[in-house]
Amino acid sequence: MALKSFIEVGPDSHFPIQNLPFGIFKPEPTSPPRPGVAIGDYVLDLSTISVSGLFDGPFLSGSDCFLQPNLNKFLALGRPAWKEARATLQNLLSADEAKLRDNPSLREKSLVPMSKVEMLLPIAIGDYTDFFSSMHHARNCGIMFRGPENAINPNWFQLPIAYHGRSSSIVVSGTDIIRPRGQGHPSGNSPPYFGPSRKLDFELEMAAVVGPGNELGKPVDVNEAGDHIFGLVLMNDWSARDIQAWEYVPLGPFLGKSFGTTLSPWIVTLDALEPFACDAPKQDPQPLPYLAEKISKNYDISLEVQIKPAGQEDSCVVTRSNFNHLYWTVTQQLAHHTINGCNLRPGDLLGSGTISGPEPESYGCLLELTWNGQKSLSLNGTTRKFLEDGDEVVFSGCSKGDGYKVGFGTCSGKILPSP
Ligand SMILES: O=C(O)/C=C/C(=O)CC(=O)CC(=O)O
Ligand SMILES: [Ca+2]
Ligand SMILES: [Mg+2]
Repeated sequence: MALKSFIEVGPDSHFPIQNLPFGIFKPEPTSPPRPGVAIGDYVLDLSTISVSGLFDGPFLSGSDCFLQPNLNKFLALGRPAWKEARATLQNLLSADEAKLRDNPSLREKSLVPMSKVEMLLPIAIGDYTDFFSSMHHARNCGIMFRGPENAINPNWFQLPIAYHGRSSSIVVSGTDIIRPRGQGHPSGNSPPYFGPSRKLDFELEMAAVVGPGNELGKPVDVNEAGDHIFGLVLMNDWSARDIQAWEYVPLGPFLGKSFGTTLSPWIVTLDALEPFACDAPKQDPQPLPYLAEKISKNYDISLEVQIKPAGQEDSCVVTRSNFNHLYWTVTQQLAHHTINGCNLRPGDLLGSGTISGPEPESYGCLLELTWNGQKSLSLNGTTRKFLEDGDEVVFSGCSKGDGYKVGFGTCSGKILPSP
């Protein structure tokens, strides 16, 4: 018999009892932020469950990790504590368990309708790194920025390329994004362009949330890297292509990226995603031994991007992709990140890179979908080359099980004009 909750959850919900993603929410605008898990159309308040003494396993009883305004303390406890929390919550929410089901006052205190809550960033993010792990994206960007002869540099096949991103401008889904101003390529002998970006884009990504982390000077073995990843979120790495193309030589992305990055509020755990694990693509050439994994895993997560122009009722799907298109795995990314001794800390974020598939309908950003503005995309009667003011970009993602889904909800943001 499939696991079932006493809370009614429809087959299309992203949040059945098989998922139980973690987030941070406020039940009322004035209440302090606290951890919760999503179950159907409700959020279960973990601070209430914790105060009621229901986390009674060896790792969590007596811990104040669910009385915090972010999940960092819980993340630092590591996989045994994460598994214990998941088992405790799956039991508490299951149809056969009376403790919460038959306690109306505890239910009233701990289950809040999702429509009423405000979601916040689930973690305090110390450091954020963005990888470049889709071969299709790397090739397409290479052709556009550097020409077809050297589309993908030989180093790309030997190591997961990345740059250090900016954590201060990471925001939760629903936060507006202000169109950045900056410099673009000069035309002819004139000075560089300066003004609002004319090539504002989204990048369809997911990001891994780091758990315990490692001590400075002590790299994480690639075969143990899975124990350092709590879960995944959806991520939009908003990108100003004109600023990026002019500034990135020779040090890489800077102001074309650092004006905003949006995360979905719910962290779906690797434990919930385990049924959707699949083989990662075969890597050729073979990676060096420190990147060679005994088991090389991806996850089958369908991803979709919609754009809703200002004043329109309906949004329009602009691309469909899948997390399983990535060439480098999250565990290889984490092992590579630490191989020089660099320490990762609880709540650090590792962006996957833009998740483009092989087909043009699966490209993960407008740069690729419109081939740097050479083509237009049609959206219910209007067209786009890059994003316009008022456009709302909505990502969604989920894995499909037998009669249920394990999903991420949405990750959205609306473009406001430059001041
Ligand atoms: O090819 C380039 O020069 C850069 C492409 C990117 O936009 C970098 C990036 O953010 C990584 C990614 O999303 O895959
Ligand atoms: Ca990116
Ligand atoms: Mg960004």
